[in-house]
Amino acid sequence: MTKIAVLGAGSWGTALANTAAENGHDVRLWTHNTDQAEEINTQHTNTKYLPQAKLIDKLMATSNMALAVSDVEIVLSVVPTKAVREVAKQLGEVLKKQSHTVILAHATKGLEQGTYKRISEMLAEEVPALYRSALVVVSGPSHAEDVIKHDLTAVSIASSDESAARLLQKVLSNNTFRAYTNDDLLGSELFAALKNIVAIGSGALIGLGYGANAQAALLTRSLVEMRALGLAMGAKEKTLYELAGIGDLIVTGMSPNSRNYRAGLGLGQGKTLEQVESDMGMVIEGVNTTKAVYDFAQDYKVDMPITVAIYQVLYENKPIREAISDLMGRPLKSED
Ligand SMILES: NC(=O)C1=CN([C@@H]2O[C@H](COP(=O)(O)OP(=O)(O)OC[C@H]3O[C@@H](n4cnc5c(N)ncnc54)[C@H](OP(=O)(O)O)[C@@H]3O)[C@@H](O)[C@H]2O)C=CC1
Ligand SMILES: O=C(CO)COP(=O)(O)O
Repeated sequence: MTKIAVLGAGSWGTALANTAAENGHDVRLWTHNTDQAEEINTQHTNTKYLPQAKLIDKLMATSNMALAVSDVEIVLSVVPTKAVREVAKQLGEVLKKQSHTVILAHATKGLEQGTYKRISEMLAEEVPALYRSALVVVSGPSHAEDVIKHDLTAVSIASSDESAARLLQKVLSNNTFRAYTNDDLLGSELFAALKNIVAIGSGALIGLGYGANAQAALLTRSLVEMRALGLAMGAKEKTLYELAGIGDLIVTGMSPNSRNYRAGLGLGQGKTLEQVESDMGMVIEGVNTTKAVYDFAQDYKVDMPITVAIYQVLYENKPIREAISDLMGRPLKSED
């Protein structure tokens, strides 16, 4: 039995914590909301984020971070990108007082606003090296809504520390949830962030009334952009064709369970970004990531016309049909 703290009781933190608890591990789910901790402990539900789900009775929630992480081997952070640094700071303070070392994992898919740092870079800055033995990322095609229903799911667990990745793999895997390890932390984090941008575009196509041809074209041509930026930034090419790459691109770009896809759908149906964001009530990571990647593409001199088009729709009020028409009207070229 492994002791693990999961930080963040949104849909994904709750689903991952529940999976580890179902697998027989000692799981403490930390939330900054005391009422939510009380609901999880007494009703075994998280109605705000997973309204239909019944959680396993022994899943313990707490709003006390020191209690959550005391004696744990693994801390798995699953808060949205905008909260990562703040939560990691709190974690760093707590670990300093407890003076013990943890495997520090995360399952967040984004880039920090302003600095454009990857999540593991923020974690490494806020949690002193003395208190973490390894950095690990959990990624891959995995909607919380499907995982909580025990729909079949495969994820990737990346780290340069193979034994740490293996421990996470063992803690999370079961008959319906299968984790694979890989050693490309940078690629796994970067592709996880990039696919959210594409999912917004994919939802928008459906919202506008386009079909599967259009979606397949978008996903495939986006893969070319992801490859170009990924290679420029140091990702391994093979990761693009694995669960953290194409796997996640497919599920997020095709599933109505995706928040990014649903945001795009709303935009395609004529809603404003503000309406879409306020209706969602959950994090839509791709909106901020689009801005980061738009800037990255210029810094790294990578041609990313689809990302630019989505940026123009989100940040420059360009009508979506005009953005599509401009994309389709570019000079003809070869695929690569
Ligand atoms: N949902 C999914 O299926 C998947 C999500 N992910 C990724 O996981 C990350 C989290 O997503 P998800 O669970 O969907 O997010 P949700 O929007 O469902 O939940 C976010 C959670 O984080 C909490 N939170 C927000 N700000 C803070 C803060 N400053 N301090 C502490 N807690 C905070 C929220 O609390 P409050 O209710 O108080 O706002 C809420 O519990 C994202 O990066 C997402 O891309 C990855 C794979 C699958
Ligand atoms: O990353 C995800 C599935 O793998 C979740 O994507 P959304 O945040 O778009 O729901």
